[in-house]
Amino acid sequence: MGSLVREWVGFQQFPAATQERLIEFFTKLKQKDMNSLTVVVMGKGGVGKSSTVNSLIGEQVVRVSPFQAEGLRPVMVSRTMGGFTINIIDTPGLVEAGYVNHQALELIKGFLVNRTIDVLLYVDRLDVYRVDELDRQVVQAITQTFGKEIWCKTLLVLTHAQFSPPDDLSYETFSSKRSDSLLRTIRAGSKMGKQQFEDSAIEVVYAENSGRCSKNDKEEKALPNGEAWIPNLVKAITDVATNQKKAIHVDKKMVDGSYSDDKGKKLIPLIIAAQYFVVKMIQGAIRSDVKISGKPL
Ligand SMILES: Nc1nc2c(ncn2[C@@H]2O[C@H](COP(=O)(O)OP(=O)(O)OP(=O)(O)O)[C@@H](O)[C@H]2O)c(=O)[nH]1
Ligand SMILES: [Mg+2]
Repeated sequence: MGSLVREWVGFQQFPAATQERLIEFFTKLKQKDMNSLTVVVMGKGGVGKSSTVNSLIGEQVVRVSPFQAEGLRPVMVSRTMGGFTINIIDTPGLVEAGYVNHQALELIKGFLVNRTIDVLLYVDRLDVYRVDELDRQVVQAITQTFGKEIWCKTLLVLTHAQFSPPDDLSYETFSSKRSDSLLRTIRAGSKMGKQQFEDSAIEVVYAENSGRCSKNDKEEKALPNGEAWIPNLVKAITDVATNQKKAIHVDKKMVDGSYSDDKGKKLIPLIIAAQYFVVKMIQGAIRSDVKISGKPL
């Protein structure tokens, strides 16, 4: 399951301005004794997960397809440069054909066991108007598998960021409405309390993976506001990796039973004890009833 760590050839393909900023972020990580980083990419099918991995690595490392992918397994891509290693794990879509793909989640869990997730990129599309019950269910499935804490290590990545909203909406209004509704869904699906959710402060970052993405004056792929999105995304990844919250270590226990089930299991002895006392009380009541009814009137 391991993946070969290769020299990061794609890095040289980035424009000089992007390279400079990425080196700055990786130096910051190394100063904090983080010589490697593991980023996991999850989300529904076809939202642009694999394309985002290719954009970040600067090479065509994982397969991108406009059509539904069948039975794909997670793939880890590792690249090293100047003593720093980045591992990016691309995963199969968690929603396909209108259902949460639990089989995909099982494969992801198995793949991640004994690994530590420094950052989760939860990917969706910017150019979609609604969130629905399935969005909530997919967040719930991730929470049940990896625990609520995963959301403190998450960035919400919105692809197709060069999209033009309908006439009556500005880009800023549309993107903030879209990100707000997705963040609300994450809060609902993860069952985080208001405070806990605010503490997790999930940042939203935009990505445009299309080859037709426009460029700024430094030749970097840019968002409609002119900002280079790849350095923005790497900066956000660095911030999440170094925030105060612990990285998510996926252990066997997490894989064997979902988080919520595990918490339920801890209650079993208490439930049995409570049942024992209730039965004893009922037995006692019956005995005293029998005694009373046995007495002559
Ligand atoms: N215009 C545009 N197209 C994109 C973008 N990201 C992905 N696409 C296209 O959307 C389609 C699906 O992209 P993928 O990267 O394969 O999506 P995925 O989430 O990995 O899909 P699965 O692995 O099947 O779940 C492909 O045709 C991509 O070219 C984007 O930011 N902008
Ligand atoms: Mg993919």
